[in-house]
Amino acid sequence: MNLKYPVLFHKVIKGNSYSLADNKSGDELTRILATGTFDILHPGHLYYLDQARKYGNELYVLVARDSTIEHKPKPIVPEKQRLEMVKALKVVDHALLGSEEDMFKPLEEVQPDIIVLGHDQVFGEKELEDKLQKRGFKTKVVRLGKPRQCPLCSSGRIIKRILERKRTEL
Ligand SMILES: Cc1cc2nc3c(=O)[nH]c(=O)nc-3n(C[C@H](O)[C@H](O)[C@H](O)COP(=O)(O)O)c2cc1C
Ligand SMILES: Nc1ncnc2c1ncn2[C@@H]1O[C@H](COP(=O)(O)OP(=O)(O)OP(=O)(O)O)[C@@H](O)[C@H]1O
Repeated sequence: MNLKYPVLFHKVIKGNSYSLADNKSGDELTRILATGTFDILHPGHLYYLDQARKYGNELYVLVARDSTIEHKPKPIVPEKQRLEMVKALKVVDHALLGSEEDMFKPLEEVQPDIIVLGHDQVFGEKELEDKLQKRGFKTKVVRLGKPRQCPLCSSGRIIKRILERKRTEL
């Protein structure tokens, strides 16, 4: 068991009081799942994972497959390398690649208590929670608020900056 980060025992989520004590007895692990592409790592990713970790005491991170990313340009970094980098982060206890066919399949192995969505992730909390329930999971879904602001706290912006720099060098 990795207890590098303290458990946040009481968290207010969008006006609702949500206590881990409602969920678990004192010494049990609360397993958190965070997800994303994590193309080119930056402090916004660290902030997201740190915030997600505070909802429990064991953080799983699911890394999106190259083939499933369709809502934005395909990542520059291949999936195995993205996974290797996420796994190496201190805040992460376990990291895994997602499924190419069924986004709920990896959850059978992970069995998360809480899924923490980032501020801009495309899924709706309620819709996701309902789908999870239909698939037999009792997982709660929470969404984080404000993002970490910094000029290059976005993989897309890093790539844009590189392209601009290279263009001016030509
Ligand atoms: C509960 C959940 C399960 C997911 N499972 C998978 C999966 O099995 N395979 C996959 O490629 N992406 C999966 N995703 C999607 C990605 O990990 C990621 O959240 C999505 O591509 C949006 O990425 P972004 O926030 O990095 O833009 C899942 C997302 C959620 C919320
Ligand atoms: N600046 C940030 N602050 C807080 N969370 C962030 C920030 N950037 C990304 N995240 C979160 O990290 C997770 C993975 O994000 P993702 O891999 O899409 O990175 P990204 O930098 O937002 O990518 P892109 O720029 O291509 O949209 C998501 O849950 C996302 O909300």
